[in-house]
Amino acid sequence: MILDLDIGNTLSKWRLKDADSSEIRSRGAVWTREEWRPGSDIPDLDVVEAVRISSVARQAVLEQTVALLQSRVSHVHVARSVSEALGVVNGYEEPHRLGVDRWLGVLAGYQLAGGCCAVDCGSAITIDFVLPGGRHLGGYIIPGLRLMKESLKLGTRNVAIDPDSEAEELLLPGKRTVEAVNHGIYLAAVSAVNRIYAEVCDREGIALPMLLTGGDARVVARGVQSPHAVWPDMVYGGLEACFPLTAAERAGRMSGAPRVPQPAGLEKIRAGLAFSMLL
Ligand SMILES: Nc1ncnc2c1ncn2[C@@H]1O[C@H](COP(=O)(O)OP(=O)(O)O)[C@@H](O)[C@H]1O
Ligand SMILES: CC(C)(COP(=O)(O)O)[C@@H](O)C(=O)NCCC(=O)O
Ligand SMILES: [K+]
Repeated sequence: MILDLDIGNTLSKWRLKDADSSEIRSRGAVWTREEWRPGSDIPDLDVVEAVRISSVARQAVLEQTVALLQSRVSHVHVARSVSEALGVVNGYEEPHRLGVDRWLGVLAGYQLAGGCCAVDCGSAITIDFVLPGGRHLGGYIIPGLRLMKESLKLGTRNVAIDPDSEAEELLLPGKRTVEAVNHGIYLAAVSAVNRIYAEVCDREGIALPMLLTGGDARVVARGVQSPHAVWPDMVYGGLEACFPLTAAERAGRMSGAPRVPQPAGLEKIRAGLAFSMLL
């Protein structure tokens, strides 16, 4: 079995993948913290032959995790942001400072779709762009839904946005504090994603497919105007592409990859941008 780990600022996600069949056998998530307890937090390591890790948590968390895993598993691969990989050139001045979850998302998106806009809706919402040909432009970071809500300190922190709410409902003026906050931050997040996408496509003169991942991807996607696809395993896709271990991975296939969305025409994106600037 292959154990894939995606350690975010809020949640540490894991999945177990069968090395022979390439099937996902199980998955889970625990709050990100200093210590892992095999057996309760992560699966029994006896069945694991290789581990692949993406971590944006504090260095100490990664060190602890790697030390624990290396004592039990023979192959431990830790992803790092580098200046160039798999045909993509990192757009950061200091490539290693790009969050590795963003880098893996961009690599997976590029492998699947070629040029694309990769949106990761977690503790932060990150919006990255890579052009056909592989030039990563860099990206944008805004607070995620939960962070925005917590920063207001209005006592609404434990009332999450219902992920099944309809986007239109979430855009209405709130009539209670919790509703005003939820609808406000939702509109802030989706407006930013829509605007940033249109601005960059306009500037670069190309309509790019948009791919979304992260804990809040589904609800954010409902407010996104352009054609898009949600890919919950996008960061894992980057791990598969960087450290291919199964036959399917070596052939370039990534688990759970969606169909590439056909972007709207550039003229339509530009018209939407011009309209939003008139408002
Ligand atoms: N079951 C859940 N537990 C915690 N957060 C969740 C859950 N479902 C959705 N979320 C949302 O997803 C976010 C975490 O998403 P994730 O992509 O895992 O973030 P990160 O990678 O930053 O840890 C939370 O901030 C919250 O808004
Ligand atoms: C921007 C992030 C905090 C997003 O992390 P997440 O929301 O997935 O936990 C992470 O990618 C990070 O720590 N990046 C380093 C700074 C940068 O990318 O510029
Ligand atoms: K994120």
